[in-house]
Amino acid sequence: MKETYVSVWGNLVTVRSLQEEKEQGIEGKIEEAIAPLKEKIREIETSISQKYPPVKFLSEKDRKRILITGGAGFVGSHLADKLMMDGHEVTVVDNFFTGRKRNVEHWIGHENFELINHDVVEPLYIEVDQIYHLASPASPPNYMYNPIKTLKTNTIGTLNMLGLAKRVGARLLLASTSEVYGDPEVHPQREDYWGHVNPIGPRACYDEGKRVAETMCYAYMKQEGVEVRVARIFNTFGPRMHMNDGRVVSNFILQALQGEGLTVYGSGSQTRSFQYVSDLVNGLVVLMNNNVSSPVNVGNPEEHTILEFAKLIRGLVGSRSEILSLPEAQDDPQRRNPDISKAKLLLGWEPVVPLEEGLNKTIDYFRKELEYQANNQYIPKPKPARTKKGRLRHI
Ligand SMILES: O=C(O)[C@H]1O[C@H](OP(=O)(O)OP(=O)(O)OC[C@H]2O[C@@H](n3ccc(=O)[nH]c3=O)[C@H](O)[C@@H]2O)[C@H](O)[C@@H](O)[C@@H]1O
Repeated sequence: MKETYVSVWGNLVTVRSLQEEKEQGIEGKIEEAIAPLKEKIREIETSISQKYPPVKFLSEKDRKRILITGGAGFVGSHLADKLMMDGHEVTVVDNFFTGRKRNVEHWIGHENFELINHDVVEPLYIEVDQIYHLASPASPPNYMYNPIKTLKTNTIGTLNMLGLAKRVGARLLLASTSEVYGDPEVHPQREDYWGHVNPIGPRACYDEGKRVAETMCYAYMKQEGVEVRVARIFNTFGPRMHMNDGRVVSNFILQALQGEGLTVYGSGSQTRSFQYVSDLVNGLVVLMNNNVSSPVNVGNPEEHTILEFAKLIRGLVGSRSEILSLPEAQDDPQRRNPDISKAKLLLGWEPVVPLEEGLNKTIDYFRKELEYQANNQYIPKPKPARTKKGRLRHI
């Protein structure tokens, strides 16, 4: 009897160990089969973490939660790049009227980055430490396209962002503009000049919109103690400008690259002072983190006539385009040049990128964009301005 038990027990042990061996064998085989898959996943994970530009590590104490309205636009996306690379948590809000996902796609999926499709005309409830309020079309044909919407964005949109700043105790920087000086009677423009704006002209939706946005900032500062910064931004150019947004830099580069005539509005003797986008972005960040709450001009004081500018771009592109004279744009400011002594003195900021260097980078970007667009069967055309009546002439 005892022997029988022993032999049954022995058989059971053998069956179990055979079973265990079998299971181990299966596990081993499964392990072997999924090893290449695991390797693939590791590769994908590494390639994903390497796809982002390098980001600094900031401790919890130094890392800020930053909102950029209009952050998928030309300036906003460069600002997002800087703040991300500096190690902050960045939330971009854009309604994609003039902003484009392509401008920030390189950050999508990064743990410090968030993109929200939202129009600032509607309230927004999030927790942030700083707000860069850039949302608004900036190119004249774009802001004149729907003047009521431009007004709503700059008024209701700014009220909403100031309300948010008040609620969460954030500091707000308003992207104001040299256009608050209108067609200036004082030259160059200092921050204490009150401006010369036509309140019912075609540019008023933007000029007056930004002027009242500034007024709102100081009302919230005085009445509610909100910390505000106001940057009066002068003409800015660089990669990621919309090729056909109608501004002079994009129009002239596109026309020169396509061998079309460069469209100078009016005599071409009107002046502008152009800054490269990286200088602007550095200026905005310095201003945000400084204690100057009154408005500050952020621009490059090197002034050129538009005709000089057309010739310069044509030369840099190496194009044989002719220069055309079109009727003057309505209410076009005749001279624009920032006095930046305040920024130099109080912020220690001034632009450093030479005009030609910035233009060459922008021309390279446009060349690549044209190739990209051609592959997509789309040929961009410069957007015309609203001009006075008159005939086209060749200069
Ligand atoms: O580029 C910018 O950063 C600024 O552009 C605009 O200001 P504006 O100076 O009128 O800009 P443009 O449309 O680029 O025009 C500059 C000058 O070039 C002229 N222009 C423009 C386009 C063109 O094809 N040909 C041409 O002669 C315009 O009449 C104007 O005298 C906006 O008002 C600002 O908010 C914005 O910040």
